[in-house]
Amino acid sequence: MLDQQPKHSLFIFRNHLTDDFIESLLDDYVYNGIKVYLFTMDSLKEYEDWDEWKEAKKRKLFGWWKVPYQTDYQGASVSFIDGKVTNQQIYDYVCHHTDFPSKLYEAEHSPANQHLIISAGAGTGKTTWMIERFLFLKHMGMEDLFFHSAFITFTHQAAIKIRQRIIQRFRDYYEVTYQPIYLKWIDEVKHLHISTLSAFVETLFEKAGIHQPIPVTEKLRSFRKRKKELMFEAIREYTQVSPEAFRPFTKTPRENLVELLLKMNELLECQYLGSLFHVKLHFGNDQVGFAPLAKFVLKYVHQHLETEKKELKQWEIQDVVRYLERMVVMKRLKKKWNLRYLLIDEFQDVSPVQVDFLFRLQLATQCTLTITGDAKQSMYRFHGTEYTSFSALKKRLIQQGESVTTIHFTKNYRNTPRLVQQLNTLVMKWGNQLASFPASIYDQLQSMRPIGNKNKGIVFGPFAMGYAESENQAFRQLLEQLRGTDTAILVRFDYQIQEVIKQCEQLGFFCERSRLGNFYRSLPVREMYILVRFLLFPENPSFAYALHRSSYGVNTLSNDQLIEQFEPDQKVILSLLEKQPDFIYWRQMQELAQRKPIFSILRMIIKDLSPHEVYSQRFLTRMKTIHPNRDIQDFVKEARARRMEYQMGVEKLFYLLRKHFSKSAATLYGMERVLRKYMETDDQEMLDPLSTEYTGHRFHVMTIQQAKENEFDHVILPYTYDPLVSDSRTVVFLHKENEEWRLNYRFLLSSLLVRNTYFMEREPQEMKEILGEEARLLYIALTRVRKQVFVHAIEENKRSNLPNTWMDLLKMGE
Ligand SMILES: Nc1ncnc2c1ncn2[C@@H]1O[C@H](COP(=O)(O)OP(=O)(O)OP(=O)(O)O)[C@@H](O)[C@H]1O
Repeated sequence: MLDQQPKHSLFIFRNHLTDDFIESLLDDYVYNGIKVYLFTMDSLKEYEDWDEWKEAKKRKLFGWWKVPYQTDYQGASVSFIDGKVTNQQIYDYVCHHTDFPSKLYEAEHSPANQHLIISAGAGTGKTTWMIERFLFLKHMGMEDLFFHSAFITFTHQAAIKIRQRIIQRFRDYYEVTYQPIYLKWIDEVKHLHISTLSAFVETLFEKAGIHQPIPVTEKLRSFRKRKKELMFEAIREYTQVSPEAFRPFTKTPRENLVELLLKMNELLECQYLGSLFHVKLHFGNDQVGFAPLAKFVLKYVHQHLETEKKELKQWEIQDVVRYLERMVVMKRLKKKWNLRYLLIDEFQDVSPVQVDFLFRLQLATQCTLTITGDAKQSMYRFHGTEYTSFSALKKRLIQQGESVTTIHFTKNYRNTPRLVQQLNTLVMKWGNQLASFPASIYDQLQSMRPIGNKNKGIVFGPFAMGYAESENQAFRQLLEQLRGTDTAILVRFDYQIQEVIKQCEQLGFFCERSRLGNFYRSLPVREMYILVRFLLFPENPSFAYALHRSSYGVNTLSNDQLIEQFEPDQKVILSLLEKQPDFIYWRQMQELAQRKPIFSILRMIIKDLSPHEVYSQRFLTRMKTIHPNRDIQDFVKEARARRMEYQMGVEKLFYLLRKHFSKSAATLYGMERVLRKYMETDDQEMLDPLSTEYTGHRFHVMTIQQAKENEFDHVILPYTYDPLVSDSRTVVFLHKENEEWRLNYRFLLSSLLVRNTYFMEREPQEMKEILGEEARLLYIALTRVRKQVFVHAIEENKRSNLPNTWMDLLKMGE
């Protein structure tokens, strides 16, 4: 039908449609994996209901638009192959008169070797577009694209999602075309590097390494625990070498000092400044002499760590970056990995040193960069991120003679028209009034979602817990109204997650929280630990009582009974436990544990006692007692979910323990030690989430950072009155002055506000930065929602002049 066969897409304008034409569109193109965009002035009614059309549209391989009649184009018939627009007039006409996403189309079909920066607001389809762009490159014939490309995003979870989405797209193609090539591509996706920037750096290191065959995982460490230990050690030494200087801190818990110093150290590490700090880093002065203490400790940690790393032949990620940045290494890397495409999502969260690294990498490998992000969503300032990362990279590429195209998408596919309208007003005001909220005319978005009158965008109301009874009631009603829908409660700080979960449960509603890294602190692990300790120390009354109260025990004794009969030698606990119905069973188990393999004993106990059942039943009974008048439907669902989670937790723990003891004998003693160690230190392991069949009744609860890669039908923001700028918040940041770094800090020491000289100089500027940062976080929260966002608001009499709460920021939109 056409002189040249498209490889990826066909944009076709036809005045008059015939059945033959339509069939050939499907047979010749869509069923061969070509995306077709059809525009016509003819009627589409008789085709739109065809199942084949609907299916191809659902799989994003076919789209059609009715264009208003225009005499000039009556006999016109044009086709644009793989994005090459050969009739600008008709192209402009159809784009103007339809909702065709022309910007996305043009960007997707840009020349394969063009560096692209897509800088656009939330919900404009950047991540979705990046995947389509990748499909374009693949269809255009880069056979080994998977081996020569890397996708970078900000979190491990986001990387997993991108891989799933690419596979899903190939699956879509396969479902429409039945061509085996898509199955082959699905299989090949495993070769595509998709990861966070740190994991990408590790891979580069492995590829460029001269130190092989040592696996990179054994060479790279975070030394997190070791740094903490070294800090305690350094403080101890400081108290001896400078006891006078330490005097102001003698009453401060060492843990607090270490926490603050770890924060400072992390900042330096984010700038990869570790090895340079004694040359270029200044600490200023303060009224209590914290500066010399900080300098001493950080230097001590750094020096000791350097020596230890050399001895152990181990590296930290920042050492690797410095190593890789050397041109000679980069060149060797290029020989080992011909990296041709580097695609980076969420670029606003890339720090200046990382920008520098990526620039050098591009220079050495000559790879083509595709970058997407939104400066208004930059949220890791405490990691040294600047919202200026786009312009910094672009400037350096241009200076190097590279050509870079920047594109702004302005159509929003996520939020309702009402919400987009409200956001446009807020963004404009924040852009005008807050120095570090980067907004431009491209941030005035247009919602592509249908106008519905039910969905109101931002809704203000007394939706919060634990305040006045009227608020509790409004909050309860809201939860009741949103029960079973896709709703997230978003908070600013980690500790607020626990608060929300607790308060929702008091009202009889349940939450699904992010599971990242909390496996070893979950109930099945804690209770297994209690069981192991009990078996190991049979005569210890505290362990016996803890077991009795756990899901393994009969829980017939109460704390009150214990207090009543309390005696200091604790023997009374054992004698009370002896009278409980499961006493003989536990004696037998303790005795067996001395003789039999520990895994088989634990398995036997679980089989005998079904702790998951016990836990779930006790939970249900408690809920029914606390809320006697409530419909128990949700309680039953929650009990079922908890039973499943408990069971999965036990199975996972068995798997991990078996893995741990695969090369050594498992003893009770060894198991107690291993469990204790992991419970104290592991913050990586997570329990796999349950399917929505189990958790559909739960509300999601998470911080805004955790919510970044998600979207929900509804969002609740219960904390909107916390002061953004307050003395109780520790502030630590770095800034550069004449090529030298300065550490700025402010924190509360007992009731004394400690500020160093640099901080005082920059305080006004810093307060503006904080406001900008908070507005950016709030922007992310508001844009995670498809329909409505419920914001805690109360009647206020007086308003402050300067914005200092999220509510103040929100009121700027009125
Ligand atoms: N061309 C499109 N047509 C219809 N819906 C789209 C299109 N592109 C994206 N979407 C939908 O819009 C929503 C937002 O898309 P996406 O997450 O890619 O946006 P984003 O710009 O990366 O968002 P953010 O910056 O907030 O992370 C998703 O639900 C996605 O499925």
